[in-house]
Amino acid sequence: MSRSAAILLAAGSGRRMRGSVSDKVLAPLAQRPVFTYSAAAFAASGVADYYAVVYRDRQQLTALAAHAPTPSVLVKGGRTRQDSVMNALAALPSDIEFVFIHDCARPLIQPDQLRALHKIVRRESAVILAHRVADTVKERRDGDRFRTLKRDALWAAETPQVFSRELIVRAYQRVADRELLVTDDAAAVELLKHPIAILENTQPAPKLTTPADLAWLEYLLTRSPIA
Ligand SMILES: C[C@](O)(CO)[C@H](O)COP(=O)(O)O
Repeated sequence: MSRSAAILLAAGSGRRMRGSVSDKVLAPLAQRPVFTYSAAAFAASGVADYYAVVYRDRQQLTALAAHAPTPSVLVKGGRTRQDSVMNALAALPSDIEFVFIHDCARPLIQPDQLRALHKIVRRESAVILAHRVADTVKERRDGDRFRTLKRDALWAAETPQVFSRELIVRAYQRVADRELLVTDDAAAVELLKHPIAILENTQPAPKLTTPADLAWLEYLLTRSPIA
């Protein structure tokens, strides 16, 4: 039976929270630290046999260790998100075949979505959770010249992003060799021209990025389900 791991990223700088909380993944959300929602969803789903929790500093390490699912290793984050992911990939046991990579600033992830992603990655080797873009998106070309992107083809990437271990390690090796900066893991896999499956998320699932997101997330977590 193949074994899977989850990399739980908690080392982000939280710069865009503009000092409103000392640590966004440990900030209280409906009375629990933000991090615990992702940890609980993964534990309930049963998709991961092993966890790598990526922390930023010693203070955070102690708090995260208390909430980390088991068995887990705590891994020091790097300067950028991709450095953190690479550190965590290097810390996984050798028998892990599939890897979930999840931003813990996305606390609305659900166990049934994790199970669905797990099923798809076994077939496709690369799958991400994403939602359709509702706005019309403009790309600034130069100065005040814009190009309007074809909305039907646009998806907003979320996490988890799930890959065969061999594929994601090779993809990040390519990123390192070319000294590129990527903002998600799928972008690394795209460099290898490997197809990426999408599991559409039809529910709003914002990433905690700015102070206003906390209230929005709290509302989404505590509201009664809509049909
Ligand atoms: C990976 C990601 O969540 C996909 O939307 C996003 O790119 C992470 O961005 P961040 O700036 O590292 O929070």
